[in-house]
Amino acid sequence: MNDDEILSEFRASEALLEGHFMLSSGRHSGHYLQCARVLMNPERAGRLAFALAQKIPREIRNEIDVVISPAMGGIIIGQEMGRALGKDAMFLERPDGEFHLRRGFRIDKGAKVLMVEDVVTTGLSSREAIAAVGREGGEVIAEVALVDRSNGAADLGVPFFPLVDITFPTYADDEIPDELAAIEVTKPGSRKD
Ligand SMILES: O=P(O)(O)OC[C@H]1O[C@H](OP(=O)(O)OP(=O)(O)O)[C@H](O)[C@@H]1O
Ligand SMILES: O=C(O)c1cc(=O)[nH]c(=O)[nH]1
Ligand SMILES: [Mg+2]
Repeated sequence: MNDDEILSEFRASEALLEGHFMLSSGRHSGHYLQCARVLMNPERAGRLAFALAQKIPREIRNEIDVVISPAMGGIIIGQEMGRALGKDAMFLERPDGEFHLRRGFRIDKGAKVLMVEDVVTTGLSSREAIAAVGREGGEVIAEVALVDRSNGAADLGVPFFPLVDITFPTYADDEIPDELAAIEVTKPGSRKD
């Protein structure tokens, strides 16, 4: 799939939102990619996961033991990546602020993990999820995401293969342009702090 075909999947699913959003990192943006809308169609979700699997170099793909993703946004694309790669897929949750495996999920010591995200903006959530896998005894060998919003700048500490780069401006609290400040802010994600 080329970038235009991927972007048309986002447009077709009305996943490109405009307004005033507070992102997971606390930064503000006039744009939000609501990946849940892209993934609500199982056929489309499977197609995108298959395309994402092709982005992973073969030598890394062959090493993957298991797929892990951070809830909530990572769950559906993580499951579809598991299907595309023929591996089990688990997810991390943070009901108390720090990511953990719950629900009986566990990984073998030294297991090689593919981290799967829906969106990477600052990379903070990815780095937290990668650290959590280390605490659980695994080793993240690479990450994939549907969208890289960081303009290639996010440093995850592991090789990162996004399906598509879609970079929109983001702003700290004290940098919000007047036209954005005039719009009521919404926080679509589930991070609590
Ligand atoms: O790279 P970052 O700056 O960390 O931003 C990206 C993260 O933000 C969103 O999750 P969010 O915390 O909003 O929760 P959700 O997955 O439950 O929607 C998204 O699913 C990524 O996990
Ligand atoms: O940075 C985020 O929190 C974020 C941005 C975005 O466009 N979509 C999303 O799900 N999260
Ligand atoms: Mg998330």
